[in-house]
Amino acid sequence: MTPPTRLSATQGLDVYVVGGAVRDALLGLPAGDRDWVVLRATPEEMSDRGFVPVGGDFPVFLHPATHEEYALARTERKSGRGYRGFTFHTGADVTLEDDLGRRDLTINAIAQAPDGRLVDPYGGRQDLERRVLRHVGPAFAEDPVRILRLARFAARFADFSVAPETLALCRAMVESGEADALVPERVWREISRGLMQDHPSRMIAVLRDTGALARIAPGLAADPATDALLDRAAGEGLPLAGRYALLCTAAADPAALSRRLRAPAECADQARLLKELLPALREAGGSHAAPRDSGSGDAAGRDATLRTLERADALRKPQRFAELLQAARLAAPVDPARWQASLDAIRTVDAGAVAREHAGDPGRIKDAVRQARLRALSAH
Ligand SMILES: Nc1ccn([C@@H]2O[C@H](COP(=O)(O)OP(=O)(O)OP(=O)(O)O)[C@@H](O)[C@H]2O)c(=O)n1
Ligand SMILES: [Mg+2]
Repeated sequence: MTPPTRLSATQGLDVYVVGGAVRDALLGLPAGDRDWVVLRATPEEMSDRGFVPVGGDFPVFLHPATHEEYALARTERKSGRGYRGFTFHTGADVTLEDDLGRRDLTINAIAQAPDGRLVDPYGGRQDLERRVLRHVGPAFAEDPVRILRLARFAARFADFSVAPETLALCRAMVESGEADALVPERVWREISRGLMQDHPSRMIAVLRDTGALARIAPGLAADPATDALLDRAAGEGLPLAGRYALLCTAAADPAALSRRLRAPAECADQARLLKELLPALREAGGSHAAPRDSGSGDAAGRDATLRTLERADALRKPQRFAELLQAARLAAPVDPARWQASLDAIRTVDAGAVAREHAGDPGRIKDAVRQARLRALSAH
């Protein structure tokens, strides 16, 4: 038997591209992954055609050649609270309109046939033109992740507004406790993607307006002050860890928030470091740059500088330190060039050579290295 080719796998199947690919094409944006919906097919038929079931709760398959996702047209009904607890129905009687009707936003509920024909029963194109994020229908409320998606799309499409009825529905969902059932992995997935958009502040604003922020990240809910910082960070192309760290400057306890959100270690570390070291990066940034002959205050300044570099583990993690400085200077007057110069200065100390000098007295090595680094700071 010859393996199924791209053509034979879908030959005679009633398929449409749906979701983000259609939306982005209509917006004139570059194409991402295509998602397909399949009408009037059974899981057995898909398998016979060489499609591979992705597993999990939903009837979704990967194309044998393109590996794009093909989902059987379905209707969903909520059988429990929160993200889990769906039952769904696929079958020959499920229409394209049914399938589009259980989707989140009208702009994501447009289908396109292989011949280019658009199927748009819920006014998605009009909402694209009017720049509105609007839910398709009551089924929106069956999946609390959609509140996060809405917020993420607001951050991505900065000139779109959220329809008042959609905002009201999200508020009602939050009030009824739906947001409490969100699993941390899904929350982090959406928040991290939203932070990487051009206008992350709009995500936070939507989450705040709907009340969801108070549920998923209680420490952040009260402080809009960091919102503008996030957009500047996006404008400067900061990596995720730096953006997340700036977001967390609004939290009393970034470590607790990171645990709650299950943030990856590099994000959690950067958030903790920024909160802990921002005062030192700012103050010592002035004093360690003081004139060399300014006496004892200068020595104290150098000591503070070295201590800050040590706490940041800057010698071992220079890239992380550079990103920390990049984030810090958005939040406070911090001079990254001076800190980099200090790091370069202590890097000139050959710790191995110092250790060999004190080979007879190993207990002295640590302090000798430190003294050498302080001398290097005063010389630079
Ligand atoms: N919680 C969800 C997730 C997805 N969808 C539907 O499934 C489509 C595909 O989902 P996904 O690929 O996650 O999002 P996209 O809209 O394609 O956006 P992105 O550009 O981020 O892929 C969406 O457009 C939407 O129609 C939904 O209704 N509710
Ligand atoms: Mg997609």
